[in-house]
Amino acid sequence: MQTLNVSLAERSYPIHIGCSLLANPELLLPYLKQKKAVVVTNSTVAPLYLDLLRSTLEKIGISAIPVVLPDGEQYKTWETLNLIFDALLGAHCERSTPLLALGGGVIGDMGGFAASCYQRGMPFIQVPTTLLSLVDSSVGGKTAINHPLGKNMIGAFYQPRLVLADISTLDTLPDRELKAGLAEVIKYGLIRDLEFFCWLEANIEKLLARDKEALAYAVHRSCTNKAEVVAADERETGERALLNLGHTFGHAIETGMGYGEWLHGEAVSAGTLIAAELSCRMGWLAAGDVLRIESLFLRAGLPVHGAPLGVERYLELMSHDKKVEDGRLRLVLLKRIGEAVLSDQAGDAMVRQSIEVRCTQTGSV
Ligand SMILES: NC(=O)c1ccc[n+]([C@@H]2O[C@H](COP(=O)([O-])OP(=O)(O)OC[C@H]3O[C@@H](n4cnc5c(N)ncnc54)[C@H](O)[C@@H]3O)[C@@H](O)[C@H]2O)c1
Ligand SMILES: O=C(O)C(=O)C[C@@H](O)[C@H](O)[C@H](O)COP(=O)(O)O
Ligand SMILES: [Zn+2]
Repeated sequence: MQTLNVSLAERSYPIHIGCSLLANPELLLPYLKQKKAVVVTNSTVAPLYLDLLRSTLEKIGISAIPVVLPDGEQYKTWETLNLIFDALLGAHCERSTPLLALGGGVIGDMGGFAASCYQRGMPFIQVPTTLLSLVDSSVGGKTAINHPLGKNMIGAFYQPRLVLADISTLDTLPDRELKAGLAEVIKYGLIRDLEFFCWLEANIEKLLARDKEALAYAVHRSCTNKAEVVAADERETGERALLNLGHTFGHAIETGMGYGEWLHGEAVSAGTLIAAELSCRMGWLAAGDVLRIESLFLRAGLPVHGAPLGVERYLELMSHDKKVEDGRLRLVLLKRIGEAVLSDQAGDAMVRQSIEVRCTQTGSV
């Protein structure tokens, strides 16, 4: 097992990365002071890992209160959030009762948001079980639900006390979900870690083949990058916005197509290629590097063309992006592979052209 630290003064916390961590009560013991703990999960993950986590908790004298939600991005809503609050109240949970989120990013984002609100904040632990949640969503404290007009529009920054990143859970993850997680892994290479991007070019097939050593390395390196960015800019007043590479376009695809149609990682993949296209038109990224990026996403089995929503619809959806400031769209673009910038300098025409070029061919998943 390896441990990283997210350094945030009194809100600092460890990320434990390794195999079979869900079976290890010692890792949870320091964070659980009560006789009960809530485990928020979903109907797919519960049959796979709830009993294991429950018996680990029992070994340290803690009884689990399971809250099993319906599975899917389309359930990342107020209604589902209320199911969590109903369960917390029904079980007489207190402000100090810990809440564990066992699942992918949807469960982590909703569980974290519920923990941030219930009695104005209860202790929260992330137990990610998808590649995407291991490398990205479990770290950094962004929690949210979706709105019909935009992704993650209602939420809070709320840091977990612990991230238990058990790589063994990836054994049961469907291939499509594994590939989607790779989009966020590649993102770190693109925005700030050229050496990691090169490593991914050399090792992407190992990751697809679920080589444990390669997966552990990719999770560790991704979390190192994310922890550094979050420690420097917890609330996204600057550098953290770079973690949004491809997301302004990607979120438009997810919302425009209907939540759950495109997986988040798939939409981020296509969105990253639109951002790369635009970065090239800005005179920053070399045309050869756009092809190099496209080639890696293709090898990862990810889409490199967006959904054909039409430029106007993209722009309308993108106007709700959280990086919009004083009505002005700000986009994460690439100066080169390994260096991203947040810019409001892309002209309307170039943005339109980049969407058109990347979203008129058959962008489908
Ligand atoms: N908070 C953040 O910083 C952040 C970062 C990135 C993404 N996100 C959010 O995360 C969500 C995407 O997360 P995701 O890709 O993990 O999707 P997800 O949570 O929907 O999980 C993907 C699917 O895999 C299933 N699953 C989970 N673990 C499994 C396992 N071990 N074995 C078999 N099946 C398993 C789930 O039930 C689901 O069907 C999006 O809502 C996105 O907005 C948040
Ligand atoms: O942690 C961050 O910061 C990120 O931007 C990570 C993204 O991968 C993630 O999808 C995030 O939820 C998007 O943030 P949002 O603020 O655009 O909703
Ligand atoms: Zn993301």
